[in-house]
Formats: sequence, C-alpha cells, structure tokens
Amino acid sequence: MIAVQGLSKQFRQAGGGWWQRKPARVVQAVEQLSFAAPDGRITGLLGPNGAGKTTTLRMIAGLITPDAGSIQVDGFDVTTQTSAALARMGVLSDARGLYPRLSARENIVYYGLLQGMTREQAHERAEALGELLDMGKLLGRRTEGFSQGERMKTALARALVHDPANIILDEPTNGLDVLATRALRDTLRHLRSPEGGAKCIVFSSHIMQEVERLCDEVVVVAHGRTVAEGTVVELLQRTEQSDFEEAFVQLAFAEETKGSHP
Ligand SMILES: Nc1ncnc2c1ncn2[C@@H]1O[C@H](COP(=O)(O)OP(=O)(O)OP(=O)(O)O)[C@@H](O)[C@H]1O
Repeated sequence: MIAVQGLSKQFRQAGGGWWQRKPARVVQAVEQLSFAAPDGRITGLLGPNGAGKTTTLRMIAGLITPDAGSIQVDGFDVTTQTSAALARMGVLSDARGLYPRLSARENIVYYGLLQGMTREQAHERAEALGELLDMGKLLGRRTEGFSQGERMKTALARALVHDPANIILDEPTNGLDVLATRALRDTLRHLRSPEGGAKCIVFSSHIMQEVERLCDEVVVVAHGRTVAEGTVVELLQRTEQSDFEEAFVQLAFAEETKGSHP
C-alpha cells in the first residue's frame, strides 16, 4: 500500500551567463499531490507531458527528496525510514539501465544480492522470473544489444527479484510493440491477483487506452496536482462522458479549455 500526501517538488534551472541575460527559472513540477494506491490493485497515474508523473514516481522510489509532503510504503516513511520502505518496493524506471557485459540472469542475480538475498535464493528467483516473463534463452545472453522488449523484461525481472509487495513502473510500455505490451499487461494482472501476491502496482502513462484497459484506479495528474481520482467508470460518470479520452481531456485540461471557448 502506498499513500502519498501533499507532495511538492520544485526544480531550479540555472539561468544563462550574464551575456545571455537569462534569469534562473523555478519549475513547480509537483504541487500538493495526494493519492492512495491499495494492495491488489493497479493504480495508474495519468497525465499529459510534463504533468509531474515521473517526478512523483522518483520521489516515491526515494531517488529524489520532496520539498514537502509524505510518502508511506506499507506504513514506512520513504524520507525517514528509507531502507525499510525501499525493501518493500520494486522500481522499473524509464532508464532501464542494465549492465551490458552481464547476462540477463547475472543482472537479476546481482540485484538480488544487493537486496540481501543469498546467491542460491537469487538464482532460484531469476529462474522463476525468467519463466513468468517468458524469457527463455534470454536469461543466459549478455544484455548488450537487447531489443527494447528484452531490456524491459530483464529490468522488470530485476525489479521483482526480492518479491516486493509494491511495484512502481514509469511509462513501462514505452517503445514496446503490441505483443510485448500485451505480455507486460498480462504479467501486471497476474501480479495484482491473489495468486500473484496481490501486489500494489503504480504506473505512469499518458496513453489513455492503456490506463483504461489495465487500471483499477486512476489518478489524473495535471500541473503537478491530482485533479481527479477514481475508477474509469467513476471518472466517466463524473464528466458525463462515454469516451475515456474525452473524460481525460475534460479533467486534465479543464483550465485550458475553459479559456478557449467564448
Ligand atoms: N531535473 C529537473 N530539472 C528541471 N526541471 C525538471 C527536472 N525534472 C523534471 N522537471 C520539470 O518538471 C516538470 C514535470 O516533469 P515530469 O518529468 O515529472 O513530467 P511527466 O508527467 O513525467 O512528463 P512526461 O509524460 O513528458 O514524461 C516538467 O516541466 C519538467 O520539465
């Protein structure tokens, strides 16, 4: 279970040199953002480009420190009880950085060791995840030259190696073809189910169809804030729309569209 309350983050962009006369700029990436992601549910952060989704996930994953607000993971505060909170989380970031000279199996096992697993446990888990994610011969191959889909599978197996109860994914289908996207969707549905461990899954996307198909709960983010939260059906009812894209545009761009019609 992940609970985010009043989260805020500003970035300060340095200005140009004195000859460019460009002042430093402050970007309010996330502002008073709150939501709760329960266990056994897939929660989607849906928002337009620049809405603050990645910044939010990076704060949840303990990669950057919030200016204000709190993040609890299974009751552990990410800022003050960082290692306990991080041990309960598996993170698939947009970077998918893998060690190119190591095989997929070695990449996964290495992360298992970093998580405090024995070599034997980590190897067993790599085999089980290889099966779950249908990695076949990929496990033994060096990751150098892997396709996007192969990289994603390896990075996901690595994120799941310690069997975390909470899974964070930033734009997980970026660059994946239709079959790889479907396979990922099936895996996430399995992980959400009681047989798969009833995980708490949070992912970010700006693709409406993906969120509509997969998410139990949707958090619509715009300008760094939560503008709506609920199931797809609830958001459709609230906006009196039958098309989710229309509902999303209405919710996420309310301020912009207000001004554009006379
Ligand atoms: N390190 C940084 N320095 C300066 N500004 C940043 C930094 N990281 C993010 N921002 C700014 O914060 C805002 C939110 O960015 P963020 O990446 O969180 O959005 P996003 O919702 O994930 O967008 P996208 O869907 O395009 O990936 C943007 O205006 C972005 O330019």
